[in-house]
Amino acid sequence: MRIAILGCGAMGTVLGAYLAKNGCSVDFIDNYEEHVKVLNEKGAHIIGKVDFTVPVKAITPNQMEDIYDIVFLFTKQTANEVILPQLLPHLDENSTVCTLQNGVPEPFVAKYVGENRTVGGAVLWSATFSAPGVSELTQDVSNLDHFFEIGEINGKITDRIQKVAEILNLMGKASVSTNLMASRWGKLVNNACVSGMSAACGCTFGEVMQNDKARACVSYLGHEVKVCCEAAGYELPPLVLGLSPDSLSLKDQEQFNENQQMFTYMYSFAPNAKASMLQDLEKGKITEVKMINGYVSEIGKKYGIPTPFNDTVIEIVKKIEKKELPLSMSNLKYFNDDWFTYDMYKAK
Ligand SMILES: NC(=O)C1=CN([C@@H]2O[C@H](COP(=O)(O)OP(=O)(O)OC[C@H]3O[C@@H](n4cnc5c(N)ncnc54)[C@H](OP(=O)(O)O)[C@@H]3O)[C@@H](O)[C@H]2O)C=CC1
Ligand SMILES: CC(C)(CO)C(=O)C(=O)O
Repeated sequence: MRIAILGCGAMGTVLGAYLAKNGCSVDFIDNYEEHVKVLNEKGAHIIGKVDFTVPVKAITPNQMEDIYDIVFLFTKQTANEVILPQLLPHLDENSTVCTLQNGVPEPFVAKYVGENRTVGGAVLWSATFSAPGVSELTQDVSNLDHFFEIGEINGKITDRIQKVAEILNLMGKASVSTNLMASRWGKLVNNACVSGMSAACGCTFGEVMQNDKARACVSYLGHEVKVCCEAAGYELPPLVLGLSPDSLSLKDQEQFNENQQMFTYMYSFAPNAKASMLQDLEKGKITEVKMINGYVSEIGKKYGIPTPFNDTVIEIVKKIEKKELPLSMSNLKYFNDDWFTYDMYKAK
């Protein structure tokens, strides 16, 4: 089985290291040359919640020679337009491309490699790139019921999706979903909400949750995700740690408070984590905000649902990208006080 991870930054390095550590032969493909050099010379070093180093084989995209059976796509979605045409000559009709990127990347990936070769999934753990050859697993994964939620676009349980699951199981349990889009919307609750606020305010998840206004925005963002998800015909699945998304209905003050407590609990396990969108802003890169909060706003527009909170995250993050706004909590002022239906919940 010829396996590759295309995009070995924060996430790809961790996944690849676990696969290699468990005896899987896998090519690490990344365009960061110094990182590729260190990976080959010293191995992949995973720090944070674990600490191990494993020898690996790494190449740049122009060194790809093989035809791969399974490719895990772990670049940012912003690279897809460049990387997918480069990948095509290294696929045959039986190859599978499994996109583990955030947002809803499957339609775009399928446009390039074909729907018959595209599967995808949501990833429930987090990582931060530390230095060439080194990536940090930022989340305590010991309480995760599963690490990946993968599926076919049409929801069928096929041999190939089970093969993909077998490989991912080498790192942590991969659940095969019969409703990939519901899983995608479930993950959007994390990415549009706390990741969106972490990027817009330039701070860690813990800092978002400690600030009353930022934490309130998380709940209103989640409400917009839920309403848009339902308008698109899906039901939100249980969230990370099996938490119920019901309180995102925000039907009264009590439910709002309940939702604030739910998010506070959810992120108490990753207080120092930074959204990958924030990591991009810190490196001066374009983020995936259009593919994350932008996806929610796009669906909102399609079904006539107002999404002021998601629209504001996009506006702030696009301005930070252009250096027109700082990476600062002061950006909270762009969330209009009139949009806050309920009294701010005070964390105890
Ligand atoms: N970080 C996290 O905690 C999580 C991230 N995700 C998602 O996973 C995906 C990957 O995220 P993350 O690992 O954080 O991202 P990173 O930016 O850390 O890693 C992406 C890697 O892809 C490389 N790359 C960019 N363009 C190309 C190209 N054309 N060819 C080959 N390599 C390329 C980048 O190199 P260079 O830096 O030189 O551009 C970088 O090393 C994203 O969709 C993200 O939303 C999902 C769950 C959690
Ligand atoms: C860290 C995590 C898991 C948080 O939602 C994420 O997916 C991201 O920020 O890209």
